Amino acid sequence: MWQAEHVAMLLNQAGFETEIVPLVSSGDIDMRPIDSTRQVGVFTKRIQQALIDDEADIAVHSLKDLPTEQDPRLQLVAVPKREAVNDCLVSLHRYSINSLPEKARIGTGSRRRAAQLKHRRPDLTIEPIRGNLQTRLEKLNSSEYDAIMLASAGLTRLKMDAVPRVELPLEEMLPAPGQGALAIETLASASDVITKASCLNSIESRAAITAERTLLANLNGGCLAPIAAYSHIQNGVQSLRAIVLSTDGQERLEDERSAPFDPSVWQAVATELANQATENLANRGARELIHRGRDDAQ
Ligand SMILES: NCc1[nH]cc(CCC(=O)O)c1CC(=O)O
Repeated sequence: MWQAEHVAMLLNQAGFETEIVPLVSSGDIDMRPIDSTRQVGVFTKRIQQALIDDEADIAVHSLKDLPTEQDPRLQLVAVPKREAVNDCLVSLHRYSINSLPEKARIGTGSRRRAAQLKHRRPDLTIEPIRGNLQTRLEKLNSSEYDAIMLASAGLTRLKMDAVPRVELPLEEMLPAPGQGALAIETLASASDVITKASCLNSIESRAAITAERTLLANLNGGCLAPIAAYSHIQNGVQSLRAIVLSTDGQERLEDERSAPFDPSVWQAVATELANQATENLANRGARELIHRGRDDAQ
C-alpha cells in the first residue's frame, strides 16, 4: 500500500488523477517458506492479473519481487529513483555482524542473506522467518531470534525509525538484484498510460536494475539462489558488483566491473556489463554453485 500510494502521489504531482485499487497477493496470505515448491511471482502475479482483467491501469511492485521473465502482455514502463538499497540487522541489542554473540539465531528466509552472513560468521544459526514487517518484528520481540535481517527500504518506507537497526554496508551484505527499487508495469498495449507513467522513470535507476536483473536471468538464478548484485552510476560511470555463494557461505565468487555510462545507449551498456560479469562468474564455476544450492534446498 505504501508503494501504491507513493506512486499515486508522484503521478498526482505530475498532474494525473489516480485511484488506489487495493489487492492481496498469495505471498501475503500463504506463510509457508518461499521455496522451490512454489511458483515464482507470489507477490506480483495478482497485481499483474489486475492489469490483464482491466481492474487497474498501473501495477506497482517491489522490483526485487518481480520475476525476470517478462510476460509479453505486460511492459515494465518505469523504475522511479531508487531508495536505500542495503540490508540491515535488526536486534534489541543493535548487534552488528561482528558483535553478534557466538551461535546467535538469525531469522531470514533469504539464501542470499544467509550465505553472506555464514561466510563471515560460520558459527551463526539461520532460522527461517516469513510474514510482513510487523509480524517479523513481533517474532524478534518474543525472542525467537537474536536478530533478523531485512531490507532497509521496507523499514524506511513504513517510517519504522524506532526499530533498533544497524545498517549493513555493501561490503558485508550485497543486496538482491532490484532491491530498494519500485517497478511500474502496464499492459503492453496501453499506449496512453505508458506515455503518462513514463514520466516516473529514472534512467539511472533503470540502467542499474537492468544490469542486476540481466545477470540474475543469465545465471538462471530465480529469486532463490544466493546471488547478490548491485549496480549504480556515479560520475558518468556505471559499475556492477556481483557475488554468487554456496548456501553455506563457504564458497564465494565475486565480480566487479564498470563502463562509461551513456544515457542514449543505457540498455546496451547495462546488458554488456551483465553479460561480461556472467561470463567471468560462470568460468569460475558459478553455475555449479547455483545448481548445488538448488539441491541443498530439496
Ligand atoms: N518480498 C520481500 C520483500 N520485497 C521487497 C522488500 C523490501 C523492499 C525492497 O527491497 O524494495 C521485501 C522485504 C525484505 O526484503 O525485507
